[in-house]
Amino acid sequence: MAKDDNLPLFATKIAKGRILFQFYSLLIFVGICFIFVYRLSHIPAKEEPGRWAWMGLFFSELWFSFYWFVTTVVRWNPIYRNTFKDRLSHRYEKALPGIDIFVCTADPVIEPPVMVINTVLSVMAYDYPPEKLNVYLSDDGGSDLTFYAMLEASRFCKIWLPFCKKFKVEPRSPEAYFRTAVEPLGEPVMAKEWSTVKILIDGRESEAVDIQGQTLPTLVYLSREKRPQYHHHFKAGAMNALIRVSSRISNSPIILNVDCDMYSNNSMSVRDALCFFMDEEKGNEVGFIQFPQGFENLTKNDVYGGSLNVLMELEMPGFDGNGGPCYIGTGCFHRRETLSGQEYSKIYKADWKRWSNRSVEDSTSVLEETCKVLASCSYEENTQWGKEMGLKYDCTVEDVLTGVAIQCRGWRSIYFNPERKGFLGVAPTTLLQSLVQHKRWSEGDFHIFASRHCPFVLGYKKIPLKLQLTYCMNLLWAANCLATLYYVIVPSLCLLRGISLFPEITNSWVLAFVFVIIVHRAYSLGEFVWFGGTFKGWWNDQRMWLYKRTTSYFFGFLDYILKRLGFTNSAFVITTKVADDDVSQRYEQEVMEFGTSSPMFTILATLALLNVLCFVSGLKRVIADVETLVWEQFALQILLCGLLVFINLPIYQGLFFRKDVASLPTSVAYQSTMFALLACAIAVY
Ligand SMILES: O=c1ccn([C@@H]2O[C@H](COP(=O)(O)OP(=O)(O)O[C@H]3O[C@H](CO)[C@@H](O)[C@H](O)[C@H]3O)[C@@H](O)[C@H]2O)c(=O)[nH]1
Ligand SMILES: [Mn+2]
Repeated sequence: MAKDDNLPLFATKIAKGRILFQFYSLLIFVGICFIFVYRLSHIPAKEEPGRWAWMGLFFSELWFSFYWFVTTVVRWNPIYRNTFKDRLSHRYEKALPGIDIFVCTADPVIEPPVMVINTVLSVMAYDYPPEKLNVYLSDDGGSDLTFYAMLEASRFCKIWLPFCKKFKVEPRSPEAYFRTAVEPLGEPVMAKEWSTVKILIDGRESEAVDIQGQTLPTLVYLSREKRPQYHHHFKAGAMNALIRVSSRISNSPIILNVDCDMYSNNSMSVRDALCFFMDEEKGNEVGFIQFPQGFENLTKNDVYGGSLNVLMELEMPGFDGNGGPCYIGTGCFHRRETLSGQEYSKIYKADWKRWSNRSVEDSTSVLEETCKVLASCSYEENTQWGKEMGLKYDCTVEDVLTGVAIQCRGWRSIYFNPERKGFLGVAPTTLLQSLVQHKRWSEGDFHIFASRHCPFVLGYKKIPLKLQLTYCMNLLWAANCLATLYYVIVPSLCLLRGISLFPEITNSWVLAFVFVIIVHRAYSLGEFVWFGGTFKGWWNDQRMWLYKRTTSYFFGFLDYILKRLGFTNSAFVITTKVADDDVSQRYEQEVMEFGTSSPMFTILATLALLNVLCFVSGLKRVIADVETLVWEQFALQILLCGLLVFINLPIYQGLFFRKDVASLPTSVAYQSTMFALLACAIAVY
């Protein structure tokens, strides 16, 4: 026993095959240098046409190269973790700390109560001493339905938890059961006066036991007060109310936070997380442990690129290797002090024993009463909540922002990606949902970059430079829109007009371009397939890459600017988590879902039409002048334009060939045709 006591609770491995990656990076770097030498040495003279177009292209390429550099920094040093849970239970089984688990929900229609209680039940069923588990549901929708469902869950868990433990079932979300359960009958139980805090199961009471007489986890329903004159700050506001209420009821030193659709898929996750927090040597500096976001509703070729596989399997480990992953809002274990705003200091040492004893002796009803005050809408007036305490406000990615602040206060974060995924959620099932979600993310991320919370500013001398650069990958998503829009519009219009922007196909400079494009894309394909994707999935991902950059990021960028100028207020558009049967069916069949008119679709359709027009006219020009070898001049531009046409095939189908309800509406077709023709007309005069 004595020998085992000195062994660490977790191990860190460095990824293999780094030398190959470094070689690839070197190749691309050299290729990029050649491209710039070409660009700078071949600038069209003042009187030549296309001088400005050329410069723009040069700046776009400069941007892409910078962004490539950032993604290379992210990938430079990925690390992987594993835990030794047997050592943990061997040493600490009797002294395990309490855990408070926060589940957030906001809308009973797009986040059905069935899904919410599945998540709640799955986290109640963790393989952990139940008297140390406390589950809180924050219901921003204040919905009777959700409340009923929670009441039902508080009864059902008495059968469910012993069942899970006896048969060691995984995952522990009883979806199938609740699909068939009937809605509660009778008069509404939920009177308005206890609409704020309700302790459904108090783990301290002797009657709170399951059918086998085992203690149950504490279960609390919270619907914080909301009034129009007070901003409720979306999820960040809900989380902060939960932090306060839980501090009164259970005050556990560790907080797990999950979205209502992210059920626990692995009953060991709490123990995994504790291996990091309780490690004798490195544990004290750990502020939070981020698990990946996994999704249960993905299709084989993932039309909307929702799997985030490369991000979760490679880029987040890269984040970890560069100094610690960002906080991504769900599937994350925090230290209570860290989340509440405390700075890390070298002498800090967690006192698990102190925490593991319950200090609250008040009766349930007294607790509920006092907690209502903590969840009232005016409680935060003139306090540091949302600024230096709790999750930060006024940003649509409160999670990333809060994570940056925590790291800058000296805490380390850890990324842990176990073989059996810790959490599974729901990825968007329509194109528009996916684009809107990315708009929220890119806008919030860019907001962080442009604020005083920018990792280069706030993190100056506090977090490593490579971590600051790593953050740029996400924080600069929105900024990608400009270079991308330029690259998909201008070379095509120049083709139409007869201005050549790339070297002739017989010129050896062309090799630099071809080399960089082919090697770069081949690498990305290799990466995608290595992490479990299909070739078609990669192609879909490339399409989504383009669509996000030309719409989500563009609108995210615009909205950020409009907000700065004081014209709009950004809101948190909640991602829908259920779909109608026919929508689901199309999703299963990987048929792209349009169906409504949206400015985003108008942009996508305009770009697609513009490119097809330019492509056709480019081909015509080449065929008309076969003898004069014009095609040599325009080969690369035609190729680029042709690729864009090819990747946009689903748009042409949606515009002209599909007749189902999910095709692109006629209004979008008219608008986009007009815009595309107009752009072409302006280009040729
Ligand atoms: O006023 C609100 C709005 C949202 N939520 C909850 O916040 C969670 C995330 O919302 P969702 O619409 O599912 O957004 P996603 O884009 O899927 O969420 C990702 O991105 C968000 C930041 O943009 C993070 O907060 C999330 O944790 C992260 O999973 C859900 O549980 C919601 O119920 C609230 O509690 N109150
Ligand atoms: Mn979600």
